[in-house]
This record gives sequence, C-alpha cells and structure tokens, in this order.
Amino acid sequence: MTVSSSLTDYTINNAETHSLRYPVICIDGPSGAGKGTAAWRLAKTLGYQLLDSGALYRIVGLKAFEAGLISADTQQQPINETALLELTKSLHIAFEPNHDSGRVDIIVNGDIIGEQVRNETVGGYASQIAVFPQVRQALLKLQQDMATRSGLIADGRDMGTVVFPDADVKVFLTASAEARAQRRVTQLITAGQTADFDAILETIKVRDDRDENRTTAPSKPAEDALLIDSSTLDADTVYQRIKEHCQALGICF
Ligand SMILES: Nc1ncnc2c1ncn2[C@@H]1O[C@H](COP(=O)(O)OP(=O)(O)OP(=O)(O)O)[C@@H](O)[C@H]1O
Ligand SMILES: Nc1ccn([C@@H]2O[C@H](COP(=O)(O)O)[C@@H](O)[C@H]2O)c(=O)n1
Repeated sequence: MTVSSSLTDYTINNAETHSLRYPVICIDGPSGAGKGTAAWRLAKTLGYQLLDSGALYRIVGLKAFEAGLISADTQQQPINETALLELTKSLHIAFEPNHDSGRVDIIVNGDIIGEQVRNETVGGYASQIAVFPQVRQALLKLQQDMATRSGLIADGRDMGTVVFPDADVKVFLTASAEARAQRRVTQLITAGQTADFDAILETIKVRDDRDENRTTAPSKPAEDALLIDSSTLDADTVYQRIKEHCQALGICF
C-alpha cells in the first residue's frame, strides 16, 4: 500500500531513517467529538499536513466489505485475516485537501472515494477491521512517514499513544455520546437527509465500545494528553483551547 499527498509519496516499505523532526500535534478521541473540525483549522492555520487516520481505516473497511471479507453483521466469524492483510497492502491511497468540505478527499487506486466513506455504516466496517493488529501494523509506517515531510496534525484514536508517542502536543477530545449523536443528526439534516437520533446513538455506543475495548491500540488518552470535553463547548472554543495548549508547549502560531 502506498499513501500519497499532493506534495509527496509515502510508501509502506520505505525504510529510510529520518533525522529531521517536524512538530506533530495529535488529536485523539471518539467519533463526532470534533477532532476533524479542530484538526482542519489547525492544519490550515499552521500550514501543516493533515493525517485523517480514520479515513485509512474507513477505506480498508469499505474495501473489505466490498470484497466480502466482512459483513454488516458484526458477529460474522471468522474473518480471513490473511486476505484482509493482502487487501490492505494492495491499496494505493492518496489524500487531497478539499477546502469546500473542510476534510481531505480520499483517492484509492486512482478513484475518488465519495462522501459515502464518511457515513456511520462505513465507520462500523472500519472499527471491525481496526481490531486486527496486522492491519494496524500495515498502516503504521505510512502514518509515521507523514511526519517526516512537514509539521503534522494527526487525528484518530491512537495517534498519541501508538503512532506518535513522542508527539509535541497530544489532545484527547471527547464529548458525551448524546452530544455526538446530536451533532450527527444536525449534520445529516443539514445535508438534506433523514436522521434517527436513537439509532445513531446506539451505533455510536457500539463503535465506542469496540474501539475502547480492543486489545491493540484501544482508543484512550495518552498519559500526557490534554483532556477536553466538548459536550458543552462550541467548535471555536475547542480550537482556542487547543491553540493555547499548543502555544504553551512552544508551537508558534
Ligand atoms: N464543539 C462542537 N460543537 C458542536 N458541533 C461540533 C463541534 N465540533 C464539531 N462539531 C460538528 O460535529 C460534527 C462532527 O465533527 P467532526 O467530524 O469534526 O468529528 P470527528 O471527531 O472528526 O468525527 P469522526 O471521528 O467520526 O471523523 C460536524 O458536523 C461538526 O461540524
Ligand atoms: N487512529 C485510528 C483511527 C480510526 N480508527 C478506526 O476507524 C474508525 C473510523 O474512524 P473515524 O475517526 O473516521 O470515525 C474508528 O471507529 C476506529 O475503529 C482506529 O482504529 N484508529
């Protein structure tokens, strides 16, 4: 698997040793906490690259579903781990900033993957494949390589604990499941879609549970992370708190 950005290519087998060290800011936390929103604004302000690590897991989850390796029924067993790993390694993924959506566009094997990759169903596929240590290992180096070219804002579940344990700044951003479900409802209604609060809340809780309780790289704050509960904070306040924390740790805005 290769991941590339508009600036450069990152190859999974790239064994280069890098002596340069660029600033890395990690924002971890559960789905809907506002990580992507804060990460985008920080990346734009600081001129850093953005690693949306959830997008990597979502792509692998979507492709695994399309290949019949996983099903919507999360009780399905067993999953062919060898085939899943082969599939992961066969993907060529490119990220392109999309200034209209405020997220990165994802290009897989030359095709732009539409917004479908962002929906809760695909989030569920992602969390199914994210429990496999070999899949996580296959995605590890390409994520780490993104910090070798410029400053990086990394958004995910294990950025501060596993992928960038020496990061300059670590934030664990959370919010109650109810607040996060309400944000999803608002997001869907704004996009002209229908939304069922109770169904969304249940999906969020199932995904949280799987992400927090898996054996490998569970979603949890790093010991040195700043904890922010955004349940009653607006996105601007969250951004300002992260910015102040970054400044206190020597990141220049
Ligand atoms: N502090 C906030 N208060 C209210 N809404 C917010 C806040 N932060 C973000 N949002 C909105 O909540 C929704 C989810 O935010 P965002 O995509 O940034 O979350 P996320 O943590 O990156 O989720 P995921 O991990 O699923 O990608 C978006 O519609 C966003 O505009
Ligand atoms: N560092 C990460 C990032 C994501 N995951 C898994 O992917 C799912 C989707 O992530 P989003 O941030 O796009 O919502 C998430 O629920 C995790 O299962 C991960 O394991 N590690």
